[in-house]
Amino acid sequence: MAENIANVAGVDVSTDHWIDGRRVPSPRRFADVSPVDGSHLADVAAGGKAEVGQAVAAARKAFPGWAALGPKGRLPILKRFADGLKARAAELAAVETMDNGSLLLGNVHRVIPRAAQNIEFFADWALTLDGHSIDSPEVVNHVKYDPAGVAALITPWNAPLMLTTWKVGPALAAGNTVVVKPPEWAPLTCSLMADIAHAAGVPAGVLNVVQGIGEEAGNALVNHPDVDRISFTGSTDTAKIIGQAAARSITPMSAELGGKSPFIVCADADLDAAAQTVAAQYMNAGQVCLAGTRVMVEKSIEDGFLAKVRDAASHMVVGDPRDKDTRVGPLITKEHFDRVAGFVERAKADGAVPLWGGSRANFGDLYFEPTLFANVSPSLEIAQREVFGPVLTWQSFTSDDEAIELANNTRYGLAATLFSGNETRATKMASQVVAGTVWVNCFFVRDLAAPFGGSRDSGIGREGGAWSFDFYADIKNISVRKGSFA
Ligand SMILES: NC(=O)C1=CN([C@@H]2O[C@H](COP(=O)(O)OP(=O)(O)OC[C@H]3O[C@@H](n4cnc5c(N)ncnc54)[C@H](O)[C@@H]3O)[C@@H](O)[C@H]2O)C=CC1
Ligand SMILES: O=C(O)/C=C/C=C(\O)C(=O)O
Repeated sequence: MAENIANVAGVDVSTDHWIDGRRVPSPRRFADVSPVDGSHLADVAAGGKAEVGQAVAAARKAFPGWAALGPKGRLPILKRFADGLKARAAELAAVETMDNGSLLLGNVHRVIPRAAQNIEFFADWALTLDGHSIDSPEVVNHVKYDPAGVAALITPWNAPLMLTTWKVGPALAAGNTVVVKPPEWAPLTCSLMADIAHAAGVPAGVLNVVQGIGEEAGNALVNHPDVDRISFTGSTDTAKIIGQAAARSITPMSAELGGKSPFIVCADADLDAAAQTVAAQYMNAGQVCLAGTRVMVEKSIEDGFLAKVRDAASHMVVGDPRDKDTRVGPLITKEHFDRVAGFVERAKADGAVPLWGGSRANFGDLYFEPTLFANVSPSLEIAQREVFGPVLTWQSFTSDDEAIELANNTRYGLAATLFSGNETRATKMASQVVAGTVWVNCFFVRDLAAPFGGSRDSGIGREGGAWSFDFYADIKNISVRKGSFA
């Protein structure tokens, strides 16, 4: 059967699955529509139990060979994979923007390059895994990182290629084979990723991509009995469902989930930098898990700082994400737009007051105005639940204890941002905030060696550097009695 191809932003993209080194169609398809202009991009294969079964079987068959290569044998293949991502970065960026509405400039300069970095960084790191030993009086403990087997990787639509390679990189570098289930609202760059991996020499069955709807393809994947790891990035509600499947089979699961992160601004901060960074939370229409959506400002500077934020936010141009001046693109779908608008309407009904925004933007059906709510009491829904849109709340504090209490007053714990000019104060506050990452006088600076993940409802476990390998490997201790060999 002929491969199904869509042309998106001038790039040919297969809309079939990638299983065991070849394209596999499904008779059932789902429509992929661009949030940028509502255009129909593709009819994508809707996989289910059968395709997941084929992909897991292929991954299982390929596992011994891939594992046996060892980190050194895998390195050149993974480097070529990263090089392929770099070589096709412009195409990947253009397709990602059409598929999920994220800013083209951001994709070109930051997000797509990060995908290549995700592959090469972990390929290099894997060389350092074995060789660590712990000396004790009777024995020497040799620590080994054995590949775990088949990893199921499930990712969301807001940065599909970057978030998928964040899992594919360490999983493959550790010697596992993988089955990827891309997000149905933006499935295309993961399909290109499969072509690029294949061209780089990643053997058949090592990297498989099953397209489909979460409740069907994703559900079949996490319930498959021959999966050894589940790594999920997405919403907390979905993680609860996947967690039940993982618990039934005692499959280790890593989860990077939603957030409602605090953005604390102290009076002693560089207020211009802080204001610019608050406004940056509107980028990609706030569809960023790490966004600091709860702005908390020290009371003594509240009025002056609000004026600075207002000025900075006025430069957050809403428009076509392909335009270099745009800072706020569309929301991903009508369903998601309605969800965001629902939060905003309920916030107004709850007595929160929009200082700006609060409505559909005058650009297109899926575009929402950058919005800031004041008069927000901490228990309101708008202060508690993740909106995943360009909607911030404004609160003030008079003491550091009050700031920390406000900051920690949600079920989430993904990230926090803190601006202060006083190192002692910032260090103390950073240590008191419940969050997987605290950025001090900066935002979204990522080092792939650092732990990344969320506390509370924002996740299970950490990935990044050694933490990724702690998850994707079966760590073994070979304990050898001293003097027992001649
Ligand atoms: N902590 C982090 O690193 C990040 C977290 N996110 C979070 O992701 C969410 C937005 O992404 P969405 O795609 O809307 O999340 P989602 O949870 O609806 O979907 C994520 C993925 O799970 C799949 N899925 C859905 N139901 C499933 C099921 N029953 N079994 C298996 N798979 C299933 C979907 O098809 C998709 O591929 C937000 O909450 C956001 O904060 C997004 C980016 C990064
Ligand atoms: O840097 C990461 O690993 C995760 C980043 C998350 C996003 O880019 C996002 O949610 O947009």
